[in-house]
Amino acid sequence: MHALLDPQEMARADRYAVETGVASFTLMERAGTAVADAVARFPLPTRVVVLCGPGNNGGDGFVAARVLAQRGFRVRVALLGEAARLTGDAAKAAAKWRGPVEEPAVLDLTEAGVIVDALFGAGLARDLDGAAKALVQRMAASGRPIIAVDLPSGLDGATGKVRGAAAQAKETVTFFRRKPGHLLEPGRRLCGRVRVADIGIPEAALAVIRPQAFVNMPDLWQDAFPLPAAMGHKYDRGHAVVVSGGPWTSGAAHLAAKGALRAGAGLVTVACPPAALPLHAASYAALMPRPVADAADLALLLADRRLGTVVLGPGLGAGAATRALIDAAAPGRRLVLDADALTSYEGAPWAVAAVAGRSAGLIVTPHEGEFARLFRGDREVLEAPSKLARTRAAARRLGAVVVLKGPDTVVAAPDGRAAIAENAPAFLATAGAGDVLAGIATGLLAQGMPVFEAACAAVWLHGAAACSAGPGLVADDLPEALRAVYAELYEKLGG
Ligand SMILES: NC(=O)C1=CN([C@@H]2O[C@H](COP(=O)(O)OP(=O)(O)OC[C@H]3O[C@@H](n4cnc5c(N)ncnc54)[C@H](OP(=O)(O)O)[C@@H]3O)[C@@H](O)[C@H]2O)[C@@H](O)CC1
Ligand SMILES: [K+]
Repeated sequence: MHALLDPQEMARADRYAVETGVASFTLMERAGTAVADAVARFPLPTRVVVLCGPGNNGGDGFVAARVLAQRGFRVRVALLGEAARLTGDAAKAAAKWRGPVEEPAVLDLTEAGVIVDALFGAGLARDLDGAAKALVQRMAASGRPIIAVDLPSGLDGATGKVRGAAAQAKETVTFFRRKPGHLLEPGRRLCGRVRVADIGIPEAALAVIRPQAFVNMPDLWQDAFPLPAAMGHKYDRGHAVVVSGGPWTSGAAHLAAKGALRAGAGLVTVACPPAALPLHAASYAALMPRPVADAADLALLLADRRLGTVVLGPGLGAGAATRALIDAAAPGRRLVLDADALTSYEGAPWAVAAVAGRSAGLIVTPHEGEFARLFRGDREVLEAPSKLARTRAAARRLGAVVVLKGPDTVVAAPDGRAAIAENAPAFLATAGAGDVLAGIATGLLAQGMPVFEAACAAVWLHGAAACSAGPGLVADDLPEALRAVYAELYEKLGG
């Protein structure tokens, strides 16, 4: 699994390495050498400028400068702050640099072939201001390619947010494992290409740290992924119900239903107002439309306990009628709530928590707007320091798995596990795509996949389907594109 380490966890990994016999200066030597390697791979890095900061990030910069000079590069080094104030490994690295250490102000950064940004990394403790901010802004304005050490300086590794200023890097070299800030926007864009260098921290450090945040990749959930059994029956693959709005908004439920079917649900029933029956009947022949005029009708339909998974929200309309449908569906069932279902609980997350409590497992899939509406007035959730922290706080508050959508979709469980997606192409932001995502999650839940894993898998599959469909994508393409993604996944997982 691809763990993500926040700065405290990374510091723990560092300590673990030292406790198990790796000298801390050796870690710095390897980190700086990995940065030098990245510079050397760059096309024609004739003149290298290394900008060093006052801590160990700067220490890595001094090592990189020395290694590059030894390899014949022309290197100039500038230090933000006074050399006399460097301490520990950074002071040692600076002492081993034999060339001049210049004032940043004297360097014309526009003449650099490559700039190594070694000003601040994991130790960024507050917003940049004064000389530090001005230097980062000069670096950004130089237009020269930048290789960032650990993180673009000014980018917060835990949150992905810019503190004061940060310069767009072409490449970022980080160590041991990526940090949340490498995946969360705007951090992801600012980092450019991210390389992870092995600096000799033992993998066993992860067993001690027990990280709870991961990159959303198949290795996170593939063990729980429901591969079809050779002798399987459609009833083994679950029966999902999609609750639809009336004829004019039935398209959203239709997309969710297709997503659920393509995701592998054995049967999918569309519960819809009678007027929408012909529309659903005329779509996929595999869908089973059933007339459901209100919550009482839905309760009757769901009296058949095999209909164990229900998605509500797409095209339903927000308000009391939708809340009544959710109340009818919730007891003992696995639920996905999206779109209008969430807006029906504006400012009342406790009511969603109550639904979660009655259900056998709940996934909610808000985008940022729906999230802000649902948690209106809940400062602890809305003002948590990062998208990762907000999603985790929301999951705790609701007692449900929360999927906070966007280019960097975060999935979080109430127990703190979280995953950040990195496979969504920009063109996935299109009308109806969210309905398909809710449907895929429903299809996976119907097959008995555990709730957190189902949500993570749905997000990854959705992104992979979009990549497979390619630019020009409309939401209708996504369920179809899932076939190619499944073919590859089954092949990989031996299905
Ligand atoms: N962990 C590991 O395994 C390994 C880590 N390694 C490397 O160490 C880096 C972390 O080093 P680090 O902890 O020394 O922090 P770093 O980023 O250099 O910054 C601290 C300095 O900046 C200052 N400062 C902070 N904010 C500021 C602001 N807004 N404006 C102005 N100043 C500010 C702060 O000053 P203070 O807050 O004390 O006043 C302090 O002087 C990590 O990113 C990686 O590159 C590798 O060597 C390999 C192994
Ligand atoms: K940096």
